[in-house]
Amino acid sequence: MDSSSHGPRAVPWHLFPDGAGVDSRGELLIHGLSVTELAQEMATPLFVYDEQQIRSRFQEAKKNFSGKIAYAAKAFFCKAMAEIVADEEIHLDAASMGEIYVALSGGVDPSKIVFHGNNKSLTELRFAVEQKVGLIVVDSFDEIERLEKLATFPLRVGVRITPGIEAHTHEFIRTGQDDSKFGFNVQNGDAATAISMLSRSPKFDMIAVHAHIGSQIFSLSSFRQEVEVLSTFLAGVEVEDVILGGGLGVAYLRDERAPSIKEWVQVIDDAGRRSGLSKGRSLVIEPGRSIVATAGLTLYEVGTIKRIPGVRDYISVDGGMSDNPRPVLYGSGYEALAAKRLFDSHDTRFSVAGKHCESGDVVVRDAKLPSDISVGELIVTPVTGAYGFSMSSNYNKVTRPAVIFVDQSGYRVVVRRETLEDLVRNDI
Ligand SMILES: Cc1ncc(COP(=O)(O)O)c(C=O)c1O
Ligand SMILES: N[C@@H](CCCC[NH3+])C(=O)O
Repeated sequence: MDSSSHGPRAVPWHLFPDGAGVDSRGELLIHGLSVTELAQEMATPLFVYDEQQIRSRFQEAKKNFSGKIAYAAKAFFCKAMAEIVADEEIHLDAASMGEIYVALSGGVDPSKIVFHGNNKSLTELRFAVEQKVGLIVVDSFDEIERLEKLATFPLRVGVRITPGIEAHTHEFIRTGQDDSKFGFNVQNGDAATAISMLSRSPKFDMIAVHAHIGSQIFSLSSFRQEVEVLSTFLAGVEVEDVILGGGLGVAYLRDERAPSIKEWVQVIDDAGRRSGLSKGRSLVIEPGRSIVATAGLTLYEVGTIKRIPGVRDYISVDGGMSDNPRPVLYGSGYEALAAKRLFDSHDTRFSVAGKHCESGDVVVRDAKLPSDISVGELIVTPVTGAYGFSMSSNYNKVTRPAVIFVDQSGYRVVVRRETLEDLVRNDI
C-alpha cells in the first residue's frame, strides 16, 4: 500500500475550509459538525460554506490593501452573502440587474455597488440609476448612447478598457487581451476616445477606469504588468478610482498552491506605488473566487458503481454538471474524497460521474478513492465555493441543492433546496 495515500498527513487540508476538522475515525467535520449529520438533516447534494472563512478572507484583504475591495457577486451570491458583504463594509461588483437586486435585498448600500456588463439593457441601466448605484462601468459606445438618455444629473461612470494583456489562464476566462467582447480596446484608440467622450459630456462624472485581465490567475506578475500598463495609459488622466478587477487563482488540486490574498494585494500596492498609478487615485480590486472558493465544498452521496474491467470504474453521485458545470465547461479538475474516512487509503482510480443524461457529465475524471468505496457513502469535493452554485442549472429538471453556512455556533440554511413545485412555478 502506498503509505503517502493514507493517514492524516495525506489529507489535502489546504483545499478545505479553515473550520474543517476530523474525528478520530477520519470523518470530516466542519466547525465540529459531522458531515454525516449534515447530510442526514439536509440531504445531498449539499453546498456547505464556512462563513467565518468568507469573513476572514474579506478581513485579510481589508487589512493588507490600501485601496477599496469590491466583492465580485458572480462567484457566489445569495441574500446571506450580500448581508456579509454589507456587514464587512465591502463594495460590490454586480454584473446584472439581478445581482444588484439581491445585493439590495441583503442590505448592501447602493452607493457601494459597481455595475458591470458588456450588454447592459436600458431596463437594467434605468434600474441602476433609479437605485442610485454608486458607479456604472461603461463597456461600449452603444451603452454611452443608452446612458445619455437616462442621465438627469451627472452620472458617476467609469470606463472599462481592455489593456491587451494575455494572462496565463483558460482562454474562456481570459478577458484582458485585444480579442475580447469586453470593454474598449486600448490598442486601437477606442479606450482613449471613450474616456474623452465621457469626460467632456455634462451628463457624466467620469471618475473611474476599469480593467480585468481574467480569472484563476496564479502568476502575480500578470497583475504587476496590469498595473504598469494602466499607469502608462492613464498618465495625465484624472480619475478617482482605478479598478483592477479580480482574478486571483485558487488551488483546486492536491499538488497546487496559490498565492494568498495578502500576497496578491501587496504586489498590487507595491506596483501601484512604484509605477505612480496610485498617486492621487484609489486602487480597487474585485476578488470573487479567492474569497469564496475554498470556503465552500459539496457533499454528494454515491448512488451506483459500475466497474468496466480493463477500461474504467465509475461511481455516480446524486448531482453533477447541474451543480458544478466547471469540469464540463473548462475541463477543470477537482479532488474527491470519502468524507467519512479521510484517513483511509485513497489509492484507487475512479471516475466520479454525475447523474445527468450526458456522457461528459463528470465531476472528477480521475479521482483517487478507497478501493472499497460503496453505494450510500458520502463523497466530498472541496473548493466548490466559487462558480458552482452561481452557475448551477436545472438541467434534466434536477432541483438545485441547498446551501448552508456553518460557523462555531452551528449551521443555518441560507438557500433552501429547490422543490419539485419550483420546477413548474414559472410555467403557464
Ligand atoms: C469585471 C470582473 N471583476 C471581477 C471578477 C472576479 O474574478 P475572480 O472570481 O476571478 O476573482 C470577474 C470575473 O472574472 C470580472 O469579470
Ligand atoms: N466562471 C468562471 C470564471 C468566470 C469569471 C467571470 N468573469 C470559472 O468558473 O472559472
